[in-house]
Order: sequence, then C-alpha cells, then structure tokens
Amino acid sequence: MDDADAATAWDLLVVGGGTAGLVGAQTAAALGARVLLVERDRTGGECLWSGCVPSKALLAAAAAAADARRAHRLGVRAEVTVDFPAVMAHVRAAVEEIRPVDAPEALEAAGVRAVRGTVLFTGATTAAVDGREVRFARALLATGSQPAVLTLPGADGAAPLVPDDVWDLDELPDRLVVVGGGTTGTETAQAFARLGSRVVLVEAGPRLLPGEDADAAAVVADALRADGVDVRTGARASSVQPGAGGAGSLVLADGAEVPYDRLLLAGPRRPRLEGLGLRAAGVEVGDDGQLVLDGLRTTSPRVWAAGDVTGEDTYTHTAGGRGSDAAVAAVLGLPRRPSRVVPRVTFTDPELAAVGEPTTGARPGRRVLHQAHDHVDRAVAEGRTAGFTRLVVDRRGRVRGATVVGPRAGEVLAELTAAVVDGTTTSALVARTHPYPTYGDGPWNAAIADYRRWLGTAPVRAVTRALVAVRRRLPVRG
Ligand SMILES: Cc1cc2nc3c(=O)[nH]c(=O)nc-3n(C[C@H](O)[C@H](O)[C@H](O)COP(=O)(O)OP(=O)(O)OC[C@H]3O[C@@H](n4cnc5c(N)ncnc54)[C@H](O)[C@@H]3O)c2cc1C
Ligand SMILES: NC(=O)c1ccc[n+]([C@@H]2O[C@H](COP(=O)([O-])OP(=O)(O)OC[C@H]3O[C@@H](n4cnc5c(N)ncnc54)[C@H](O)[C@@H]3O)[C@@H](O)[C@H]2O)c1
Repeated sequence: MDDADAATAWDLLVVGGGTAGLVGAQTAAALGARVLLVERDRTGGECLWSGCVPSKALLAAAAAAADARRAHRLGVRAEVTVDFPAVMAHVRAAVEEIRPVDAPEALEAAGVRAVRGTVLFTGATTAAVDGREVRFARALLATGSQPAVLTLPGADGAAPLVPDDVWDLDELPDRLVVVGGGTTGTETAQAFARLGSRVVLVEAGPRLLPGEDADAAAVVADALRADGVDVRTGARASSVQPGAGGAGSLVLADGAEVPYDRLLLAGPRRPRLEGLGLRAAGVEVGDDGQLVLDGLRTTSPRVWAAGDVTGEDTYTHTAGGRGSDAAVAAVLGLPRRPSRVVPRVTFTDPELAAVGEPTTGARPGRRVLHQAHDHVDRAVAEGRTAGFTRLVVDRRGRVRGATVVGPRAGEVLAELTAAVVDGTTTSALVARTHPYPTYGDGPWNAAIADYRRWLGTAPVRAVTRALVAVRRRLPVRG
C-alpha cells in the first residue's frame, strides 16, 4: 500500500487473491473499474498452492506408478520404484509453472492494483489494510475457507496434518491414517497408497463420497481397496493417542486403535470469516457460521461474496465464475444469479464426475438410464471396464443430471454439463456423432439405448411398421 492507494476512491475492493478474487478483480478491471485487490499471503489461493494443482500433480505421479504396476495385464512388465522427493519436486514444479498466471504482475497487467496486506473493514465504505485506511464504493469478499476444527481429544499434542501441510512432506509416510472420506480424503488416500504408504481411510458415514451416487462411490471404494487402502466406513474418529516423532494411534468410536506414522485430518471445511470486521461493513453472519446471502450479495448493499467463503459449491470453477458474476453485479449494477448447474469431479482413478440432479432414487417424472462400461469399447480395449454412465432424464427425454465413473469421466462430463444447461434431449444426443472409440460412447450409448426403447414403444412401433409395410408395396423408382 502506498500513499496513492490510500488516496484513491476504489470502485471495487477485492478481499482475497484466490480464484474468486483473482477472476472477480480482472473482470471488474476489464469493465473499466478502479480495482484494489488485497491478499494477505500469496496470490493464487488454495487451488494453486495447496488444493487442485498440487493434488492433481501428486495424483498424476501416483497414477504413473499404478499404471506401471498393472501393465502386466496388457502384457507389459515393469519394475516400479517411487522416489518421493522427486515426486514432490514434480508437484512443486507444476505449481511454479502455473504461478505466474495468478501473480501480482499478471494482475497489474490486467489493470488491477494488487497489494499485500490483511483487510479489516472499518465502515460501510472504509477498510484498513494493515492499519492504512482505504475507501471503496463496493467490495468483493473472497477470503476462502479453512479446515473446520475436528475436535479430537489428544489431537493438539499429535500435530496432525491438515490438507495444506501435505505439500511440505519430504518423506513418504510408512503408515498414513486419513480421517474423512470426502473428496480430499479419498483423493489423498489413493495417491499415497499408490506411492507406497500403507493407508487407512476412516470415514464416519456409511460410505465414501457421501454426496455422490452411491453405486459410483462404491466403484471408487473398490478401486481404493485394490490399491491397498484399508477403507473403513461407519468409523468415527474419536480421539488421538500421540506417540513419539509424529507417530501415534487414532482411536475410533468403537474403541479400535489405528496406529499411524502420520495422521491427516481431511474433515469438513468452513468459511474464513474471522477478523474481517464484517459487522462494521454491515455484513451479517448467521448462527450457522455462514454468510447471510441473497444470491451473491451479502446483507450490505455494497458487499458481494464469491468462492468458498460463501460455503456453497466449493470448487475452483464456481469460485471463478461467481467471482466474475459478483464483479459484474457490483460494478455495473446488473443483477446476477449464480448458475445452479455445478459440475464436479473427484479425481480418483477411476474418476467420478457428476452434474445436475441425483442419478439414484426413484422420483416422479424421472427415468434413469444406465450404461455399464463393459459395453464401451474403449474401456474394453484398455481393460478398464469397472465403471458406468448414468443419465437422469425427464418426461420429455431432456437430460437433467448425470454421473460418470470411469477413466476420463471428468472430460466426458463437459458434454453432459452442456446437455443439462441446454435441456438437450436424448434423441438430440443420439444425432451428435461421437468419435469411436472414446469414453464419450458411455453417454452416447445410453442415449441410443433410450432412443431404441422409444422406437419399441407400442405407438411408435405401430407407425414405423405401417411405414415399412407401405414402402414394401411401393415400386422403386430408378
Ligand atoms: C486438497 C484440495 C484439493 C482440491 N481440488 C480441487 C479440484 O481439483 N477442483 C476444484 O474445483 N476444487 C478443488 N478444491 C477446492 C478449491 O481449492 C477451492 O474451491 C478454491 O480454491 C476456492 O477459491 P477461493 O478464491 O474461494 O478461496 P481461496 O483460494 O482460499 O482464496 C482466499 C484468499 O483470501 C486470502 N485472505 C483471507 N483472509 C484475508 C484477509 N482478511 N485479507 C486479505 N486476504 C485474505 C487468503 O490468503 C487466500 O489467498 C480442492 C481443495 C482442496 C483442499
Ligand atoms: N476434486 C475436487 O473438486 C475437490 C477436491 C478436494 C476438495 N474439494 C472441495 O473441498 C470441499 C471439502 O472437501 P473435503 O473432502 O475436505 O470435506 P467434506 O466435508 O466433503 O468431507 C469430510 C468428510 O469427513 C467425514 N468426517 C467428519 N468428521 C469425521 C470423524 N470424526 N471421523 C471420520 N470421518 C469424519 C465426513 O463424514 C465427510 O465425509 C469439497 O466439498 C469440494 O468442494 C474439491
């Protein structure tokens, strides 16, 4: 912060330089607004430094090890040695390669003033940045989320890891216990098991990935078990018995003890709202610890929010999209409602990708189409048939939701997301030629099967048979 920053009347103050803040700030600057972005640590946020980028880089190394180990199924034999420091060097290199895109220099080039500091709101149009006052007309709150404290007696003395700490490990833990079978815990457990750790994954609920199609989550759980992960569901972590050098035992609610060398707490997350002076800005937080929101706007007519801090749809792609929407709303006054169609991918192997309405459970006016991947030729050719595609369609045959579990499911989901957004019918999907053989045959075959089912219904069948009979009698003209 310099004197000129303090003297400027900013059109938009952006608090936080993660995905939501970065995209929101750049959108507002592109619209001609004077934008100040304040980040207390490093621009790039969780996705770059401790979330999507490092976790996907780690999973890539783990997949390379797993592919080499199972290559014998394809007639190829390989010896696998994991050099963990080299794996972590690859992870850090991936972060480093992407870092410049999110750097302050890139923001300044886009017309955003980016400064380092911590924001404390002091009034409806004023805030202190490390003690210096700034004035703004509108603000975008994009401070992200943090692990919700898992209150496990004994954990304080055990120095457990949280997901942010994984990237500082120099040694592969021999025995790793992961608490939490959500997306973070499931991805991390598989990565470390494939790299050579003995992993126990402890989930309190009855199954992994509680928000996803139960059958698809079961396919992922089977894959983790095949990788050697000891998956324990219905197992609530209740306390920790710390030992020496970071090792100890996790005690489960049923009294079972699970010894570990490193313990990772991958439990739920909560919005980062402390120490911001929100009351002074007129921003209310509900009893549940969540921002009170009307779409993307807080209870202050001047303050918008986007990204994990909203506690909704906590993904990088939604953080970016809604950061941009909030900036347009704040700067131009154009009303923006966040899209309710949110695709999501768990990047395990196989991947689990989903969008729109749930694909399990009978509901009036909905049918579920199921395509097992043992009828997807690409999956057969690669020996990767454990998976399926499920589409939920309405009475008019429009795709309302989808789950795909299998290799490249995240890529396949792009087409299905467009189908849900556009209200595409299965017959329209059939008419779109898909290159053969790809995993895109999953949804395509499901749609084709549905189209054939429709052709077989009594009224359609009566019409097509009549037409065929008429054509049979007509002379063929040359
Ligand atoms: C292990 C892991 C893997 C993930 N993988 C994926 C994935 O593959 N795909 C996906 O879509 N999502 C993934 N996510 C989720 C994704 O990382 C988040 O949804 C996304 O990064 C949220 O962006 P954000 O801008 O809301 O918050 P953040 O990126 O957390 O940014 C908030 C920023 O605000 C700053 N800040 C906080 N308070 C202040 C203050 N008072 N003043 C100034 N600055 C402040 C912080 O330092 C931080 O830089 C993953 C998460 C984890 C933990
Ligand atoms: N691929 C991705 O897009 C990706 C990857 C990681 C995280 N994320 C985002 O981050 C968010 C947070 O994910 P997450 O996995 O960190 O949290 P989560 O809330 O989704 O999962 C936490 C899990 O911990 C379990 N749990 C809580 N207390 C427990 C206890 N005492 N013992 C055993 N289990 C316990 C819960 O039942 C839950 O299943 C996700 O909703 C997602 O939006 C996305």
